[in-house]
Amino acid sequence: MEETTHYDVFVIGTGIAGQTAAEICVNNKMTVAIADNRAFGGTCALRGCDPKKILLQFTDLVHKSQLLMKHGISKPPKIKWKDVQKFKSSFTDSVPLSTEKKLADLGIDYYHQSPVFQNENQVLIEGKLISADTFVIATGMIPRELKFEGSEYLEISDDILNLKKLPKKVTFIGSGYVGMEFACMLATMGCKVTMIEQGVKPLSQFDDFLVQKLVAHLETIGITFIFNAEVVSIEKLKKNVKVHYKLQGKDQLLKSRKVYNTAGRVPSIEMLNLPKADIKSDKSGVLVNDFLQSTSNPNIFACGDVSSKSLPLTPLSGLQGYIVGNNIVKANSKKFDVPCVPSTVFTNPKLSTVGYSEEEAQKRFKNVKIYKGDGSGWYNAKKENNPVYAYKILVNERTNVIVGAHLLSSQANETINIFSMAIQQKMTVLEFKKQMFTYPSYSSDLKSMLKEEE
Ligand SMILES: Cc1cc2nc3c(=O)[nH]c(=O)nc-3n(C[C@H](O)[C@H](O)[C@H](O)COP(=O)(O)OP(=O)(O)OC[C@H]3O[C@@H](n4cnc5c(N)ncnc54)[C@H](O)[C@@H]3O)c2cc1C
Ligand SMILES: NC(=O)c1ccc[n+]([C@@H]2O[C@H](COP(=O)([O-])OP(=O)(O)OC[C@H]3O[C@@H](n4cnc5c(N)ncnc54)[C@H](O)[C@@H]3O)[C@@H](O)[C@H]2O)c1
Repeated sequence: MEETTHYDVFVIGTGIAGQTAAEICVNNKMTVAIADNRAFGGTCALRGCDPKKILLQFTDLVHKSQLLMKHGISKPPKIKWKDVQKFKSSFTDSVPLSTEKKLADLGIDYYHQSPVFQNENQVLIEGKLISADTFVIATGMIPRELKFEGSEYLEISDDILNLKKLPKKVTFIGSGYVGMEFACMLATMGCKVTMIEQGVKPLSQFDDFLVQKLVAHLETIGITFIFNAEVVSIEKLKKNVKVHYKLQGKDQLLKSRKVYNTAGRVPSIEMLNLPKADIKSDKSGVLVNDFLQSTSNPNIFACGDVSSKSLPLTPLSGLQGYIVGNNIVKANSKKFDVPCVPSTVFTNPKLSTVGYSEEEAQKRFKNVKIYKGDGSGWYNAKKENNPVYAYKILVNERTNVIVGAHLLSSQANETINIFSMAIQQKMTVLEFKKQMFTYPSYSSDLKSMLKEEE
């Protein structure tokens, strides 16, 4: 074994969290190295948000045209999937090399393997023993492994993003963010989709009133939902895959071309040998305090999806990387307070949320005013011939301050940001209504959502 190399900071993971922390440290004259066991660049840029949205913009076009059939559109656009994939790859292909170049230009050393902790301040990587004053764990999440006979035939979201040809019939196991977004994408392109979900509904973190409307709409475009179901095994046929599952105690089966595991994601910590460095973790990830420092080893920080204090969303991972970088440079100078963070499920229509859910608001405030309704009869939805548009806004009745917003519309991913600002600024309904928005726009509808009933 080669002799030990020492760094001030060794970062594990080249996603937004790891890169952000590494950059802050190196810019503050520390010696820094970074490691990744996959192509450099992280989930968002290579296997998540960014490539997904490139594919979705094409299916969005098809969806929009489908709604306007018989109103001037005679045929939805024909999508050449091969070209779509080429376009997507023109974004993703360059990420690993440009990331390596950026890191090298900053003076950061890099390694292409998973490091394995040997003790509290050493890892073994690429056959080298590396020591560091501080380690940053920013390894993100990976798909949860499902354990039943034939689970090796399951595919994951990476495979959907790289589909060469659109399949005619697919099954998803799990209907969370990942499952619902890709199910909607494939169904829009004419694929018959079945969602097998162990729970009683999809997207359990989202508002029930809106989720029910979304499900009802997705059923009309060819998605079948099976709830309270347990997958028992998978059988590989010549071209297809057979899913055996149990529903209300009865054995059922379903044949499709592909079966996707979209049953959630777990922290990527298995390969690191964390106990060797006295790093405590559980199913939420590496256990950290408010400074994002390991609760059991002060030389370790964790940020992004893998930290126990994160929600797996890109903006939060970036923020946590920033906090960790700063806390390494200036000992524990920044605390992580969970911010008001909006989030969107990119289905058609989009489902967005920010602030408290109805249940949380009811627990927190004595009286909650609920502005809830259906906007499908409003001009914006009608001009798109879009049958689904709904909202639920929550207000603390005592102060009249907006505390939660939940939107289902073709523009919800944008308009939710307005409510996000309002909630962060602790705006009252009256103050919100004083704002001027462009017309016609989905933003201009937001004030109508807060109309008092006559
Ligand atoms: C399909 C999909 C769509 C998504 N869409 C959205 C979206 O629209 N909006 C949104 O906000 N979020 C979205 N997310 C979530 C978002 O991608 C993550 O929250 C974000 O990328 C996390 O950043 P991170 O830096 O914490 O981790 P990651 O970006 O996952 O980076 C972790 C890095 O660590 C590496 N690594 C893992 N284990 C090891 C190891 N043992 N040794 C060395 N390296 C290791 C990985 O290869 C990876 O490069 C999506 C996720 C998926 C899967
Ligand atoms: N648009 C976005 O911002 C976006 C998109 C994708 C992912 N993400 C992030 O990634 C995280 C993970 O998303 P996800 O969709 O992988 O997970 P998830 O936790 O959102 O959903 C997983 C679903 O699978 C179900 N499930 C679990 N085990 C099952 C089983 N054995 N059989 C049937 N169903 C089963 C769960 O009940 C749940 O409904 C999200 O929490 C989100 O923060 C965000």
